[in-house]
Amino acid sequence: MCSTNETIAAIVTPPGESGVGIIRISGDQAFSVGDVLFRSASAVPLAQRRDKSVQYGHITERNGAVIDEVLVLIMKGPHSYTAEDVLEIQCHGGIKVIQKILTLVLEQGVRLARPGEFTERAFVNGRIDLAQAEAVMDIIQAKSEAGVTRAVRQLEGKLSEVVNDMLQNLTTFITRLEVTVDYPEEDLEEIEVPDIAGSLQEMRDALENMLGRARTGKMIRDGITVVINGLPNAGKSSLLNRLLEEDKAIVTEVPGTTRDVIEAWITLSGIPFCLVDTAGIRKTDDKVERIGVAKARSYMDTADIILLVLDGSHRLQEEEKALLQEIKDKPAWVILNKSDVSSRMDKKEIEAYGFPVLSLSARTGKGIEGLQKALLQYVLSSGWNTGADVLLANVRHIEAARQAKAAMDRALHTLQAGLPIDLAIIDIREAWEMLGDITGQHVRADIVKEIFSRFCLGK
Ligand SMILES: Nc1nc2c(c(=O)[nH]1)N(C=O)[C@@H](CNc1ccc(C(=O)N[C@@H](CCC(=O)O)C(=O)O)cc1)CN2
Ligand SMILES: Nc1nc2c(ncn2[C@@H]2O[C@H](COP(=O)(O)OP(=O)(O)OP(=O)(O)O)[C@@H](O)[C@H]2O)c(=O)[nH]1
Ligand SMILES: [Mg+2]
Repeated sequence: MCSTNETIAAIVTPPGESGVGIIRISGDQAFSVGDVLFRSASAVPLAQRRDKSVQYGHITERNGAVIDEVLVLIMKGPHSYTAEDVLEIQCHGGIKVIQKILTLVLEQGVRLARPGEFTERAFVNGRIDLAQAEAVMDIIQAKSEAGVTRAVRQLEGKLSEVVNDMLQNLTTFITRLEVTVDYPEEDLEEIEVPDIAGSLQEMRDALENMLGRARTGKMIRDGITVVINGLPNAGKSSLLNRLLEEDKAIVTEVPGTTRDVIEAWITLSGIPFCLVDTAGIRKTDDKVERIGVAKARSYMDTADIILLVLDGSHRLQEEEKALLQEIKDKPAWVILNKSDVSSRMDKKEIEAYGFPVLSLSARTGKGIEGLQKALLQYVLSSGWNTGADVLLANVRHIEAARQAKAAMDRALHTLQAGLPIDLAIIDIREAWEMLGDITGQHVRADIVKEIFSRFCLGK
């Protein structure tokens, strides 16, 4: 395997004040760089100290000046996170101390790591596959406990096991089918084809089952995006604050208060929802507000659910009718807000648009439980099924699985219709390639780069 093994380093703890800050160094020079900067009671070089041991000492400058009292963690390759020599310096969690130590490390000819580069090395060095590497980021970004559990399973290799089994089966099918092509006089075809078709059908059904539960996986991983839209002053920000149980967004009686997009996470029964409050939609000459309105519109397209908030204390206005028309084909619910004051809205007129309608008061909280229940119900009724161990959740994996299934379907058709076996082999190869993309066995280098570039700094 080609590995330049340039030694890299980065701060792996978040910027800001913390109890402890960690600088990670990975590569051939990790320990020798440590020997230059780290002073302890023992004179034994770090490379000769015990693997996975923690050592007490000080980081010092060349002139001997002490920078900080630290612990260092020694992890010898290949048994480390990156599968290379890794030295972690654990110092006090002040940003200036951490940066100073990083600077000293970099002065030793070490390069600053790119985002995701440590995990990329774990992948390139074969310690984990691509699905496992992606799981690391899923754990970091998880929005709920269920999200962590799912991602940890993927990190443990549960998805990879399923994929690898399928890959192995497909390889066997290809070999067996090739033999029937190579020795047509042996009549192997009559024995092999029905058997392979049966197994292929099973595998294809298993994939279909996984794809059926992928929606759940995606909801657990990414949450459900609920975009709050409506005219100015309808009470959108009040609704956000109420669901969040926190005064996050500014609420005033001035129409056009919210201009930017405000996102906040909540969990209901362990399911993560991303709430998005937006600017009230209206025609305006205000430059800033106009951008906000455009953003509010564009977020409608990213929503799993749109909550169209109407001020129930008024009659339905023309602008509201226009909005109702605008979202006609989108997954939207109408919220009749301000139910604490007398309602002048004709509920029937709104129901005629075909959306579910909920009355509530964002100000008093009355009816908010009904909305929370409806949100949960939406999730449960859209095929919520955590079931087995393996939940596809990542769009890249879902797309690969879908294409693999389609290729298997084509191969099955060929086999069952008695068409030339060569054609089936081509499709089985394609299924094999698609599934291999999930674990990254033969995924293109630029795609790998792209995946890791989305990781956070220090991971
Ligand atoms: N301080 C610290 N904490 C951390 C990490 C880290 O890198 N440093 N991790 C990540 O950022 C996570 C732990 N992940 C790790 C994964 C594999 C190995 C590792 O050394 N694996 C070897 C040996 C395993 C063994 O001793 O049995 C291997 O797989 O060969 C270490 C950490 C979470 N906590
Ligand atoms: N009576 C009553 N007033 C409410 C209710 N919800 C919001 N309001 C009031 O309506 C006004 C506008 O509320 P906001 O939450 O700022 O409305 P918005 O839709 O975010 O408005 P923009 O950000 O300007 O688009 C404020 O004065 C709120 O106190 C409610 O349930 N009942
Ligand atoms: Mg607002």
